[in-house]
Amino acid sequence: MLQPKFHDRGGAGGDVRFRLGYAELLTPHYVSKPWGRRPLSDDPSGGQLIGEIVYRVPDVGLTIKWLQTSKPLSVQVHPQGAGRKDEWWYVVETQAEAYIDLGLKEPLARTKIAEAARNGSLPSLLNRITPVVGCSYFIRAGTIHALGPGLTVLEVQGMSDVTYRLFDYGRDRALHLAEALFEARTETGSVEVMPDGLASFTITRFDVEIDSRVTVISDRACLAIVSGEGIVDNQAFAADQCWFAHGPMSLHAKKQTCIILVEPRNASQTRLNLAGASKLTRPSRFA
Ligand SMILES: O=P(O)(O)OC[C@H]1O[C@](O)(CO)[C@@H](O)[C@@H]1O
Repeated sequence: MLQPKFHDRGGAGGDVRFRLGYAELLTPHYVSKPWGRRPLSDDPSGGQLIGEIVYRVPDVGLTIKWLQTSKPLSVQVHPQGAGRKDEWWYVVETQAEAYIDLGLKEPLARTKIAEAARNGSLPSLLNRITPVVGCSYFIRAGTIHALGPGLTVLEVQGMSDVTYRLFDYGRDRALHLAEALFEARTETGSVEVMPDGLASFTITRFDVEIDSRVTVISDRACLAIVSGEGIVDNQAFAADQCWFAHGPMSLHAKKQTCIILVEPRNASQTRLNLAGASKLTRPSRFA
């Protein structure tokens, strides 16, 4: 269990105790995937392709994943009903071959989607996007989608992790055609960054200048460190880490730092010092 820290303020007034926040470095779980890549720094997998570095944070009802791809993921759907799973992606890194398939180009009957899943033409029926570093995308439950190769993406979702595969490029993994067809949205939709009020979480991106400080006072949040390094709650942080944060706490960037702050929608979302917060972006051609 996570416990609050109490600090002795001391001084002339004697034993006055007040509550400060705390930050806790979360433990990553490495998941091998046929579309993964080797971890860049250490290799806890013993040579397997790592596709996902997963942080599950039940205290906040969130799951955060770093996805690293060398091949396309399955063409898939997440449930809209029980076990609903909306996803939000932040593009961290792209290689030349990178793309994202997101939603249908044209409205399509379920029988046509099934036929395309069976004959392998489904990817050609999807809206293909060239992702740009720093852009973000919201994948509404039920949207047919697949991440392409050459990508590092920070993914945020709730605790549900249900995926139904429609097509898997001939790989030897289970498909879930019936469930996927039942859950799939058959209409087209616009590319979304973060629709108001729909997701169970909110996102704020902070770009903290070198040698500056911000105070995080969200009472329950995750901090995903996209780049940079510094000190949070008197502990060193570095890129690619994920922290649980129970504010208030100060964060000092020792290098230019980019942080994605994820909060459950029902949390108290008072944050101090938002000077470094940036708007979430997407390619202008989808504006
Ligand atoms: O079935 P695949 O191809 O392994 O993909 C599953 C992964 O895709 C994602 O839904 C991303 O779209 C991840 O959350 C999930 O772990």
